[in-house]
Amino acid sequence: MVEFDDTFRQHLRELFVWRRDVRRFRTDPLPDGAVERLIETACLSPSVGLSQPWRFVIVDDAARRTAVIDDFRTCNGDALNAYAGERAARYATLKLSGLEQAPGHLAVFADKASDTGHGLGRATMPETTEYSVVAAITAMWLAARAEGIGLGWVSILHPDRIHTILDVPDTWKFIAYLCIGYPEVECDQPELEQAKWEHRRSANEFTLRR
Ligand SMILES: Cc1cc2c(cc1C)N(C[C@H](O)[C@H](O)[C@H](O)COP(=O)(O)O)c1[nH]c(=O)[nH]c(=O)c1N2
Repeated sequence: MVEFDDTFRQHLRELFVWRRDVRRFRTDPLPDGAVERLIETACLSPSVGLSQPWRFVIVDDAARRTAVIDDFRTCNGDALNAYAGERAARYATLKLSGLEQAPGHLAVFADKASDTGHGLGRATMPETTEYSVVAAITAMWLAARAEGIGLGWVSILHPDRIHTILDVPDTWKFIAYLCIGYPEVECDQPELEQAKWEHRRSANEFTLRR
């Protein structure tokens, strides 16, 4: 039996406060096995029916990385064009990926065809497969921060293109492309808040009672 005391709870709260989506990475490499260790932690996450639908692809190949970066540039250009006026000008100033600097690239998929878990919990809500994978990514995000490692989620990508670039099974649904490395700076405020794109709101704005 493990007990968690007030000091631990305080540190855990600090971990949540100081976890960041990181786009600005130092280029020094991660220690050997760091990404594999984060994957092992992610695999402790809850999953619908214990289906463990997460699939991880460590992307080391330079040509594949370049193809992902090219796709990001295309998608980010399209995204910029969808805004107008002052919002477009502000969007243009944002740094929305650390793909070029991050020493680690990790793609995460949900295997929609796996029978692990025997369908439990998924009959009326098949999307719980994807939810399970997101739960694993969140665990990895926090575990990384606890080691001083930053993680940045990139979704400004075409899922079909990522499929082709990484040559993964058709039944895998693309969930996230993660940049992993040491952050240039630590901060307790989201970068999009610093850039005045959006601000964090208080929990009572999102909470109803019925
Ligand atoms: C599903 C999903 C997808 C994305 C993100 C997050 C999540 C959950 N975020 C990061 C997002 O902008 C960030 O989490 C918020 O701005 C809050 O900042 P902190 O994570 O608290 O630092 C993100 N950030 C970014 O720069 N480029 C991106 O493509 C994405 N995509």
